[in-house]
Order: sequence, then structure tokens, then C-alpha cells
Amino acid sequence: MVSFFRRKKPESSERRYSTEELAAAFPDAQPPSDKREAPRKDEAETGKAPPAPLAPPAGAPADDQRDTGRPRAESPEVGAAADTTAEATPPPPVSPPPADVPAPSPAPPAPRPIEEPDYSSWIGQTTDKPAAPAGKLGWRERLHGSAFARSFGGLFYSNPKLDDALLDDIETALITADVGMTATTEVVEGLRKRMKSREFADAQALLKALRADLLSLLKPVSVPLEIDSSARPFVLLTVGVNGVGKTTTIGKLAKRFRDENRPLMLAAGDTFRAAAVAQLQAWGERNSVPVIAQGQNADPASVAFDALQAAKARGTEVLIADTAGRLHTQQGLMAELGKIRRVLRKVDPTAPHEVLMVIDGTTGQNALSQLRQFHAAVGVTGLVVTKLDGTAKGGVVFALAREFGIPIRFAGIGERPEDLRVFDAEAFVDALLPETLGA
Ligand SMILES: Nc1nc2c(ncn2[C@@H]2O[C@H](COP(=O)(O)OP(=O)(O)OP(=O)(O)O)[C@@H](O)[C@H]2O)c(=O)[nH]1
Repeated sequence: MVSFFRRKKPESSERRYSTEELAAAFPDAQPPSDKREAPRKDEAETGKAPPAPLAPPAGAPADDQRDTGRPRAESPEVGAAADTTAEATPPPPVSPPPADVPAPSPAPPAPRPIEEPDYSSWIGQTTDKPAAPAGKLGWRERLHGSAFARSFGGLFYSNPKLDDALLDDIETALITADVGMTATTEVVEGLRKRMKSREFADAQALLKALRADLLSLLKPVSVPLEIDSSARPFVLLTVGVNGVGKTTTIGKLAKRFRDENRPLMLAAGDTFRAAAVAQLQAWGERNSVPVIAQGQNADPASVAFDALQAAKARGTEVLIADTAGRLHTQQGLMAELGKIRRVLRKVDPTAPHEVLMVIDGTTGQNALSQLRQFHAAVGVTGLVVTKLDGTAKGGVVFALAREFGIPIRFAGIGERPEDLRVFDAEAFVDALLPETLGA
């Protein structure tokens, strides 16, 4: 039973958290997103519901013609749309691949290719932030501002004693960082049991055990994306709620694949937000990556259908399809994802080969219900957790891993292309905890 709410600290107990940090433990304190149709806080999962085993994807929704609230173009189920723009030029050979794809190695990856990053062609907005170094480097620099790192920084440097107060502080820190009640209880009660059976010589030993517990939560989901070369093209469908960083992530992935010399095509399936189509097209033009687009308000399934046919005809290795951001609670829009998947399967019954859900790392426990709904609608096979830099709490990664076990393919730790990292459980955990505990 989590003691966060019932335990009262002794008067003499050292105060280690600011009121802001404690207040941050409560989801109501989260600032509202400035994005269109951003999820409301009252939709958040509070962690009260028992963790239900994830049902397999429910297959295609029965009625894909439900009102989505958007104008519709001709469906590809009756024929592919004609107004297609695609550049015929194949991507030019570029620099060697970064070392952290496809499989992470225990050894530090080689430095990034020595090429000047062309930020003028970057898909997202420009930023003055310096790029984080590649490989395992940069994680700590980017995550040190997170609620998780700040809470644990204070905790570890206060020279704690091995007692129940330390466990209370760990519990508070984990909840504050959005790890969620269930995962927090499991970890803290496990440590308490071991402490009572005198397994730990001192507080440092307990903290090392905590690091091991956190790692063991994440290790099973630290599974990098592998491009199956027998799939031509390998179709990657990106999904997620509004403003989580889908289009930006596609740009980062496209740069990664281009650097690996993989012939690539993009499908501008976010036909709701006009800027999203323009963003992909501009990026594609500058980087000689073909972009299939039909413009705003086109049927996204039609765009996906066209793109897959074009990619197949050209022998493209990877096709990345964007989709519009949608709230997981909007049934019509969730059904649209099922339609996109069905339409892709008309061209290639094995497509999409990866359904990559992008989750904003600052979302908190609401991320759990988002993933549950998207998985039911379209069968999520991999995750990208973005915005873990700056003020993100970061703990939701543990909650997602514990409840769903779906591979976390990438982590977004900044806005630069090289800030999309292959998810590395050890680099992530060690970036959140003080350096003295690192392996
Ligand atoms: N700090 C930070 N910002 C990020 C990261 N990933 C994306 N962003 C920013 O998040 C904002 C939204 O990104 P978009 O790519 O437009 O999000 P989207 O999901 O495509 O948005 P919709 O099309 O509206 O659903 C942009 O300002 C990005 O620069 C990240 O890892 N860290």
C-alpha cells in the first residue's frame, strides 16, 4: 500500500523537496498544452484503475465512415487519388550510418558522421539550443532538468540514512516524477522488504538496488527498431495525439535513414494541419526525399495508399507515413487509423510493419490511456517518447514499460535531429540518477 498520502514525516525530518516539486506530484498542477484539441487534464488516468492486461488490437473498426468532423476526399477503397506529388529523384548517397542503429551495443557508439548538420533543411522550427552529443553522451545534459533528476539529485546528495524515511522520500520522488502509483508501490515495497531482511549494508546499497530495479523495468522494452529488408518498402506508420512531436520525429527519422543510405519516401498523411503537409514537403524538397501529398483535407488513407504504391513501384526501402494528431477519446478519428491500416494492407498485406506511437514525455499518466486506446485501434508495435529534455518528468516511461511492455524504440531528448536517440535503458536511468550510482 503506498504510504505517500498517509505518512507524516517527523518534525525533525530534513526537508528535501520544494513545494513546487511536491505540488507536481498532483496531475492538476500540469500546465495546459497550447496545442489544438490537447487532451484535457480531467481525462487523465490517475493510476487508480488496476493495470489490466493489454488486449490484442481489436482489428479494424466496423465503421470507418463515422463522422470524423473533417471534410473527406475520395477514399482509396474505391480508387487511388490522382493528385499526387512525388519527386522522382532518388536520395543521394550520403554519410555513413550512425553507430546506434539498428542495435545498441554495450560499447559506446562511434561518433556521428563528420558532416556539418544542415539545420537550414531541418523539418522543425529552428532553435538556438546546442545539439546534444551522439551516443550515450548527452543524455545526462539533456535530462538533468527533469523532475526525476532534480528529486533524486537532492535525495542522493543529502547523505540519507537507511530507514523508512529514505523509502518515503524515494516514494515521493517517484510519484513526483510521474512513475505512477502502481510501479512506485512495487519498487518501494520491494525495497522495504529487502531492507527489513537486512539485505542492504547502508543507504547507498539500497539506492544501488533502486537503480537495478528501475533498469529491470526498462530493459525488456529497450528493443531497437529493425528495418526488415524483406519488406519493400518497410512501412512505418506514425500515430499519436496532437502536438506530441510526430512530424518532428518523422523528420528526425528521415534524416537517420537517409544517413544510412536507405532509399526513403514520406507520406504526408497529416491532412488536417496544413502546416504539417508543407513541413514534410519542404523538408523532402531540400533533402531530395520524395514526399507523397494530396494537400489539406485529403483522405489520409488515400495518401497512404498512393504512397505505398509509389514506394513499391520505385523499390523504396522505407516509407514513413504521417497521420494527423487525434485524441484517443475521439472514436471517429481513432477509427480512421484502422481504415489507414486496412487500406495499406490492400497494397501489402504485411503493412504497416511498424506502428510507431509518439508520446509526449510530459503528458504524465494520461499517456497510459492514450496508448491503451491507440493500441486497441491500430496495434501499436513501438513507441517514441519525446520531450524528455528540459522540464519533463520522465517517469511515465517506467509506467508505460510496466503496463504495456511495448518496445520503446526512440527517445526525444531535444529538437535537433541527433536528439532522437535509440532508446537505451541504461543511458536513460543513469541520466536520471546521480553519476555516483552509474554502472
Ligand atoms: N524539447 C523538445 N521538443 C520537441 C521534441 N520533439 C518534438 N518537439 C517539439 O514539439 C512541437 C510539436 O511537434 P510537431 O512535430 O509539430 O507535433 P505533431 O505531433 O506533428 O503535431 P500535430 O500535427 O498538431 O499533431 C514542436 O515545437 C517540436 O519542435 C523533443 O524531443 N524535445
